[in-house]
Amino acid sequence: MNQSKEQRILDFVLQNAVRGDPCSVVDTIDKYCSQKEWAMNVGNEKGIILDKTVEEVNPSVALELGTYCGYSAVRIAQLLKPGARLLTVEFNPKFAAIAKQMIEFAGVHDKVKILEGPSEEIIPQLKKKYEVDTLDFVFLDHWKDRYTPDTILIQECNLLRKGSVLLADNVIVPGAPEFLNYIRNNPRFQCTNYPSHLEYMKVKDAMEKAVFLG
Ligand SMILES: CCc1ncnc2c1ncn2[C@@H]1O[C@H](/C=C/CNC(=O)c2cc(-c3ccc(F)cc3)cc(O)c2O)[C@@H](O)[C@H]1O
Ligand SMILES: [Mg+2]
Repeated sequence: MNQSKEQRILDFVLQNAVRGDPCSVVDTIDKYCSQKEWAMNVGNEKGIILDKTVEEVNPSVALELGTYCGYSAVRIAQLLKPGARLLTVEFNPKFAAIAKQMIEFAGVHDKVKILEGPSEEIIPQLKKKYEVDTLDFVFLDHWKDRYTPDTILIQECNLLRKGSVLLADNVIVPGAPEFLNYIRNNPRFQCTNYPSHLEYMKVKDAMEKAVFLG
């Protein structure tokens, strides 16, 4: 049975990266996806914006929507302080299995928990089932038409506190126009746009940061 692209990415990491070294895992995925097969990882250019935002927030509890192969989960996890944790949501079991192996190989599995299922089911479970009080940081990188409904759901579930930071990937390509309209016109959020480029391409993209004002 022929392999999936995601399996090929994982195999390339297992054969070429250094076990227990998150940086080498991230760099190896970028090498494969820039030279062999494009894939929708946030990539290194936007990854640096992600890194800086995570370092600035220094979250105790972070949520990622859309794990995919685990690239950004590894990037975020390696920046977390001791005792901090990342909850990452993925509804495709094949991708969740790939990401689990990627995260374990990188040696950050003690900081990351993959929650398998659709975000609209998982988000309402965060407080009771996953013992979350509030989220310090949320990285949105799943289906782009889900950014707005999930941001509304996160607020309805009382998961944000004054200063919580949302960071959304791909607000130019593929684009999240409805989300930009929602978040930029919502007085409870202070927004900042970070122009960048689509991962592994010269195409313009951007990330949007939104700070919850309480
Ligand atoms: C039900 C809610 C829900 N709950 C739980 N998991 C969910 C979910 N909805 C989605 N997932 C998982 O998240 C990942 C999807 C991510 C979606 N990302 C892009 O589409 C994207 C595209 C481009 C691009 C493609 C082609 C181009 F030409 C240009 C750009 C670039 C990018 O950076 C991109 O992020 C997958 O693992 C899904 O299984
Ligand atoms: Mg993306």
